Amino acid sequence: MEKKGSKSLGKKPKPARMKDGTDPVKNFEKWKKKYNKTKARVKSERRREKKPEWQVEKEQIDRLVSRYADINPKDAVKFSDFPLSKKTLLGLQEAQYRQPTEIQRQTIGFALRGKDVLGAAKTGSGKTLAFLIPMLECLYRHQWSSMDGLGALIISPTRELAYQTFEVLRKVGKNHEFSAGLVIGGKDLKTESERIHQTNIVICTPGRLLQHMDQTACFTASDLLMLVLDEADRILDLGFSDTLNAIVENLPPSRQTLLFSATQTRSVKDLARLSLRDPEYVWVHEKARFSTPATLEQNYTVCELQHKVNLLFSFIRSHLKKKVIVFFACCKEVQYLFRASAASDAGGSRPCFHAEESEGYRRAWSEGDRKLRRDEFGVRDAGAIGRTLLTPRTKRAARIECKLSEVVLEDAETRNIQIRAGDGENGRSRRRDGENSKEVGSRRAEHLLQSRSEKEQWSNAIQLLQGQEKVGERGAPSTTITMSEASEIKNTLKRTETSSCADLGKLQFSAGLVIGGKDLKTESERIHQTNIVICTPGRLLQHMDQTACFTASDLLMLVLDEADRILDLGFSDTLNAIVENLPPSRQTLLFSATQTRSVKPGPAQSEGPGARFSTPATLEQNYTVCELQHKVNLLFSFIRSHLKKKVIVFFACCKEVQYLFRALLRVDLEGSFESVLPPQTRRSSDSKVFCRLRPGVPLTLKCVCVLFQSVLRLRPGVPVLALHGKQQQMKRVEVYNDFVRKQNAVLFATDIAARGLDFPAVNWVLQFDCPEDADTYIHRVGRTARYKEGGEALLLLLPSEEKNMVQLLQDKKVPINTSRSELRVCDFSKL
Ligand SMILES: Nc1ncnc2c1ncn2[C@@H]1O[C@H](COP(=O)(O)OP(=O)(O)OP(=O)(O)O)[C@@H](O)[C@H]1O
Repeated sequence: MEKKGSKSLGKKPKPARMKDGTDPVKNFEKWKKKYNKTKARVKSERRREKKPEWQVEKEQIDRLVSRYADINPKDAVKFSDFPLSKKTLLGLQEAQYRQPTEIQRQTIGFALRGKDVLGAAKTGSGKTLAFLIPMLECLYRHQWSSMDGLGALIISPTRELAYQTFEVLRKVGKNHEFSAGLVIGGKDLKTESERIHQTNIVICTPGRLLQHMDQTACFTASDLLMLVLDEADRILDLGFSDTLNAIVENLPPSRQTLLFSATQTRSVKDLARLSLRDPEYVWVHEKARFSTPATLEQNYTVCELQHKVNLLFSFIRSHLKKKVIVFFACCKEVQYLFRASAASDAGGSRPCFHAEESEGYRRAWSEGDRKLRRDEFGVRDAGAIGRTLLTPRTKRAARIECKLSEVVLEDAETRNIQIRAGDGENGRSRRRDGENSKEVGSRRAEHLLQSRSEKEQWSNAIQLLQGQEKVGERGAPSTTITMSEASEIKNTLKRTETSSCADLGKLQFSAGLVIGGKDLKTESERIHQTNIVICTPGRLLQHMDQTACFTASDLLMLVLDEADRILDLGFSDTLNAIVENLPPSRQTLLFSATQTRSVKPGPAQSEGPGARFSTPATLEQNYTVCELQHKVNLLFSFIRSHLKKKVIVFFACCKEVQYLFRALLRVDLEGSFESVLPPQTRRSSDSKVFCRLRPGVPLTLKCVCVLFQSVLRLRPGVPVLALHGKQQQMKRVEVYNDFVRKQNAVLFATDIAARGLDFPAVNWVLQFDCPEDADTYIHRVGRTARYKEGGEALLLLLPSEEKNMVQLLQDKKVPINTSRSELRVCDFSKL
């Protein structure tokens, strides 16, 4: 080498020559021409050789797939250590996900290789990405496009969780070209149907998916590549069982299935249902000492039922600067306590209205309250209450109905206080005459059927609403349903227009015609805001089945026009199904102009007071209710009968609550109150049971009073939100987003928020009611202490619940301690 180099050092370098021996410098123009020619030739050759994009992508995919076998979870420190597509990696990077969590590290490899996976990891450990990443890769690997239809299906137990997963997918998968859709109840079915067959990734709740499978002609899942069950054990449990079985029947067995949950199922039966093939079990924290995050501090405290509300409100007051989730057992509890705590200025100086109440309603009630406050409570109040709650017109309606009148004071959300007034004067006098109540009932009903004109039935309905000062605020659900044969509808409406339209206009009741042959979608959009629904049975049932936001649970009055025809066999099934959805407390009017004497008992209608005033049983009930009137003056008759209905009413706290509370204070709670309890309750020898919030949890009257007192004294000054299944979907999304955004807030929720929802920076989880099982407990407390954050949880137990629950939690490896009692409990009842 040296020799060569040393030789060349001394020599002059030869000038560069072209092939033909010419000097490029001297013949530059010629050289340049030739160079350009060659360059153009090479370029065109390359262009000819260039591969189509799909082929390049295919090669990339092949390269990635060839690396799948070498995936070693232990070596994967960053996401880029996995053989993932550039698009996914970019999405992860943009969403600030750099390092995989343990569950992601361990499952991504298996899932990429096409294995079925059962993944379990503690709450907040990142299971969502653990299935979203392989899912995106799976579709990418198959070069899936919108033409290919459904490729991946993610089933979530709640709409909120589906929504959240969808949002994560949007972030992480935004560089891919797949289409994704959120298919949950409460949205427009028709619009969904038009798009669902072009959607590659569907994130859904089980019910809605099945609805599409049944009803959307062009929707098919026959090419599905991947099925994901998020919160799998919840979806596999009995509540969803039939729906899931039906869904799985429509899916190809060749699909890949991923199941994720913090409390995973190991049931062979469950897995067989999903036809999992040789699944990989990934239990990230199986060997961990505890099944809940180590950063989560957990306590429980035992308290008596009547102290629970005090404790709750004390807790809220001492954590005003924190972000807290409070879990309750049922929607009703959430609704009630939410409204109770929303009465933040309930000390008596200001009306405590909920934000959603209409202005008209607020005005009406604050005026009513001023009037009441001027009076002393006592006998004189009876008149006041009578005037407020039972207007002369309503009284007339009550008399007309003879056996039962139902007077309902509505707050804006139409779920407040019901007063079951006793029968009218006629009923009482007849009873005094010693007549059998059954006879009275049937005779009165028959008389009613014979004598009422259709015009009167309308004015009845409107007067009832008017008497209750129920203003047709936006969003108020149906309060009256009039069912009629289709042929009668036009006439009925015409009558409404001529006889009662002015009333309707003045009172702002909204009325709607719900019959076949009209656009279901438009109807669906409005029906939940319609106060008076005039319908045919079939169409109504269709809405009950399909229109998510439509509920008749607050229905005041059901009118069957041409009752004999509707009750006959042709409509029997439909009517049975409809009646199942109506509250038993409604008032029912049957009218028949032509066949009054042949009105049949009709199909099975719901039991309970007021369900069917023409039947003897119902009449008996009403008499029992009326007995109250013999014992106390009108005021307390009303209040007591009102209190009897508090099972429903107690879950609200507006101006009416204050008003009733004052009345309640005058009642000897321990002593004479038994007389106002419903007869069934008294018979059950449990005289203190006032209502049941849920089976097994009695709410004693005393407790209810304490609760009211708490309501009146509470000034939490903290944003309180409520999330539960009875809310409209829009509201739920709003609450969800609100709570995500807020720095400090209290969310009252049912178990729809227990699973999967990823609220950032929650400090406390308080469980007002004992969870059903340890799994539920684990999911609930998992809303805090998420992904390396800290948090605290408090569980309230009844003495009878303590032993079992603590044992259950210990069996499930939950490190729960007795509270160190750092809570300062205020006794509101003594204030
Ligand atoms: N690799 C990651 N890097 C950083 N943050 C992550 C990562 N994976 C997940 N997270 C974050 O951790 C939080 C919890 O994630 P995720 O909701 O997927 O948990 P989960 O295991 O599904 O919880 P749950 O059992 O309650 O449903 C989210 O805020 C998410 O953004």
